[in-house]
Amino acid sequence: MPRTLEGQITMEKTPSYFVTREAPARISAMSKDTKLIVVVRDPVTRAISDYTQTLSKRPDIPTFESLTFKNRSTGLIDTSWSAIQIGIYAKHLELWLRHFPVGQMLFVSGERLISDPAGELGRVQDFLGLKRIITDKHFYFNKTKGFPCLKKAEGSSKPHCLGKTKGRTHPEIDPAVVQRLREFYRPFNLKFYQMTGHDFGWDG
Ligand SMILES: Nc1ncnc2c1ncn2[C@@H]1O[C@H](COP(=O)(O)OS(=O)(=O)O)[C@@H](OP(=O)(O)O)[C@H]1O
Repeated sequence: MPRTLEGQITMEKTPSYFVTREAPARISAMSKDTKLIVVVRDPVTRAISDYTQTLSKRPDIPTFESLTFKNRSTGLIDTSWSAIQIGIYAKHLELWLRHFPVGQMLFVSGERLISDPAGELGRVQDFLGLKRIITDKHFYFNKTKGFPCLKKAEGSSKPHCLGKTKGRTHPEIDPAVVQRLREFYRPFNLKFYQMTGHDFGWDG
C-alpha cells in the first residue's frame, strides 16, 4: 500500500479478500484501523453470476445444475465449489470478526447498488467520513445496458457505463435447483443478517 498523508484516504479493492482466510490477520497487522467495505448480493444470484463469468471464458464447462450438487438425487450441495462456497457470507464474516469490530465494516447491498446507486454510495461516503459529493444527479438509467451509468466519467464529459463483463445475461437455471439453493443459503443468510444487523431481503 502506498504511504497515506494526513487528509488522504488510500483504497484497495480485491474481490477475493473477503473469502481469503489469511486476509483478516494480514490487514489487521498492517493497520488495525482499516475500514472494510464488503459488497454482497443474494448468494444464489451471486453463484449464477460467478458461473456465467467462468462460462464466458470456458464454454465447455458442465452445467450449473450439475456443478451445484455432490449428489443430485439426495439434493446434497457441493459446498467445495467456489461459486457456492463464496456465498456462505456468515462463515467468512466470522473470521473477520476475530480481527475487526463489526462497526469497522460496511456491508453494501449489491441489489441496492443497482436500484439506488446514489443511496448506497451515500452510505459509503458517510462510512468513510466524506461529504456526500456523489448524489443522484451523477447517475442515469441506461436502458440498453439495463443498469445505472455515470452521466459523466471522471475527467470526461461523456456518459460512462461499466464494461461488457459487468451485467451479463445469466443462463436459465432449473427452478428446482434455484429453490434448493435458496433453502441451503437461508440459515446462513439469517445468521449474516443477525451479525451485520441488516436484513438484505434475500429471503422474502
Ligand atoms: N451499474 C452497474 N452496471 C453493471 N453492472 C453492475 C452495476 N451495478 C452493479 N452491477 C453488478 O456488478 C456485477 C459484476 O461485478 P463483480 O462483482 O463480478 O465484479 S468483480 O469481478 O468482483 O470485480 C454484475 O453482475 P452480473 O449481472 O452477474 O454480471 C452486475 O449485476
